[in-house]
Amino acid sequence: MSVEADPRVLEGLDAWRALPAVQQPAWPDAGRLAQVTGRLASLPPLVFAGEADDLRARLAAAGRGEAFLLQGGDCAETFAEATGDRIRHKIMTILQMAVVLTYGASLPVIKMGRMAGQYAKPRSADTETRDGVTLPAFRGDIINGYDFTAQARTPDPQRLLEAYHTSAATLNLVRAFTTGGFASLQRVHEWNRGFMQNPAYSRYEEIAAEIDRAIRFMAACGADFDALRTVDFFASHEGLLLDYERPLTRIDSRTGRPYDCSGHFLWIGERTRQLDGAHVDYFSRVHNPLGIKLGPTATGDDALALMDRLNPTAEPGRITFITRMGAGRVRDLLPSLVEKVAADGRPVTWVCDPMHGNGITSASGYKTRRFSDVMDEVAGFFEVHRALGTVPGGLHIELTGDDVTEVLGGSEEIDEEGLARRYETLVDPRLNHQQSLEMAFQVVELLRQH
Ligand SMILES: O=C[C@H](O)[C@H](O)COP(=O)(O)O
Ligand SMILES: C=C(OP(=O)(O)O)C(=O)O
Repeated sequence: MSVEADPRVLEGLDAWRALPAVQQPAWPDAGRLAQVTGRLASLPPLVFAGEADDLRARLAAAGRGEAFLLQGGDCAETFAEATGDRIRHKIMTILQMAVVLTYGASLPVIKMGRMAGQYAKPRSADTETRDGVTLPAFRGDIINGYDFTAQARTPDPQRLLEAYHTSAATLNLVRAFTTGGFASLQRVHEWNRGFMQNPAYSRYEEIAAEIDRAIRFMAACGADFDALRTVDFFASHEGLLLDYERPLTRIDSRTGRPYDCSGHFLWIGERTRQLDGAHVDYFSRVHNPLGIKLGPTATGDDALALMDRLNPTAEPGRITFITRMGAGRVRDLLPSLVEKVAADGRPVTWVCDPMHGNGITSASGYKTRRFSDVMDEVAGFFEVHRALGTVPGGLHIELTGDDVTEVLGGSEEIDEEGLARRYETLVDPRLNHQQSLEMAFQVVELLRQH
């Protein structure tokens, strides 16, 4: 029997429309938008509420130090790059990192993609000017096109449907890869052995050899590798574009509660976490586990007020605070924030995003980050939590499975000139496949130091 939603709950789902909603596009044709959102509301949900509940329980475990979250994927997914190869490479990268981290942390790793919906981007400026011509900024494939023409940059509601269908196709392949044998532990281990053949990574040989021995030990003990052929993989994106999130919100027939079924986990960005804003209101009304980005201006009181609004019943796993302070500031700014939340006592999961506080522009004009800064913020995050006796619960990374050159450094030493070789991101720079694996090995080193 299915449980009906309380009519007041349904009405509340549109309360955000009366509130300030930042970072939303100016749609030129309200009639067309209404047609598209009506169509979206009639399409099947992309995920099932029960999966979101399962994830919430796992995130609660990460908050207690009984699991570790690895959340990674593109800064901005694009329709053009939703190809079999690109998706496979990304999944491989996340699974390879997860095996290394599982060994290093001796904890189950929750695998989550910034995937199958990461199509909307908040921007610093509403417009972009080139050679005296000013057009709307690119806000992600779900809103407008990247080409610098008036036509491409005009927000087009049709893109919401394309985002839905591309997310569905991506999720379909992700589910196939992660349940069909492709992700088996032994296979992933073989890929990692391939990575270690590069002499640039000889520093990690000892850890790699230990993992190898552990797997051989498991085999000798008769471990059921068939049971390790499948992994659970969750989809997440920034809950930014409310005209997409609202029509994909569905009432869970088991409980009568609304879930945003565009992904398992949605996060509220640094630019949209205003307490009286549309995003906080909207996400307070759906029952998915939620992330909240906290940047350098966030105070302990801000964090507590966000918890009051978004998790009044103190449900474990509901709130993941994703801190992104910057390498130079994490050791100064994070302690007071964490202390205040810890003193409050309500459960939260702390995750480090070492990407968004470490952006720089290269002399040649590329938006980039230094691998060393990224790793330094991760180190600072672990140090702060260890010092306070709180739990570092995971990592949130912008990465790709391809061999791009967008972040400076790493053992392959991408330098300023090297950036031009394969700089493909449309917004922010991502770790490439090698840098991502290197990060996983370095995190194991950090875990050992603690
Ligand atoms: O991914 C994060 C933001 O969308 C991005 O950093 C904004 O970039 P901008 O400052 O170029 O607009
Ligand atoms: C925009 C993002 O981050 P933040 O909100 O932390 O700036 C992001 O993760 O894509």
